[in-house]
Amino acid sequence: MSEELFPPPAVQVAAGAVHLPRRLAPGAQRELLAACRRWAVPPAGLRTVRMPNGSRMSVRQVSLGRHWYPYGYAATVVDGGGEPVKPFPDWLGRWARAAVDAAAEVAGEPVFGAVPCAVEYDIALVNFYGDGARMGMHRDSDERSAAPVVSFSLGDACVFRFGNTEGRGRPLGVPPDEVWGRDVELRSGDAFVFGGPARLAYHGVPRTEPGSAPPALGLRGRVNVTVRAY
Ligand SMILES: O=C(O)CCC(=O)C(=O)O
Ligand SMILES: [Fe+2]
Repeated sequence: MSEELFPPPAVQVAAGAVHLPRRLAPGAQRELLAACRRWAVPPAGLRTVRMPNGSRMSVRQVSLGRHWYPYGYAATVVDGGGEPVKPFPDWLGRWARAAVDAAAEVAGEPVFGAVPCAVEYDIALVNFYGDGARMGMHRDSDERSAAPVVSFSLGDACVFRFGNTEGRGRPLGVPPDEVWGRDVELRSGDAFVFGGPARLAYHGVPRTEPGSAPPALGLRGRVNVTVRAY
């Protein structure tokens, strides 16, 4: 990936959904990646998620704070070895609140609630995308809290598709060859905040761009950390 002089500006892609390009400086990216590598180690480390229909997610995952399984949260790895989930670190909550404040400034209206953000973030899902991994359109709807979700991306770029709250499919009347929803390129260091009217919007990752990670990061593939309040 070529070095850029300036990142693109932050943009609200839909009401309540804000892309913050290169939110994390290279040092913060390395710090988060080092933490992800520690979290990936057993017990309660990186795992392949089995869906209720027997299929497996192509993305491998680690939970912090509470263990996510399809479809709920538990204190232990209930669909694996039963170990207690790793704790959610306070610093990650601070990073998330700061990103919400930055997003609120871009939105220009109080779509995310109190400013400064006072959400007590307590869970995170860490997703590892190898070459060819993807994530289907879904909503993050297993949390009881309506607090905004904050995602941080590391490594390979990806296409992040942000749809609407109505359904995961192509809306009626949109021809099959037409892009629907908003496709946003998420690159290493980017944050994406979705809350308020966008909190329950469908979203997914149709593809990553293997080999596009910044060489200095030393990561093959893509890592995404979504910070949430339970
Ligand atoms: O990888 C991403 O950018 C999105 C991840 C996601 O949607 C999720 O973990 O629920
Ligand atoms: Fe999600």
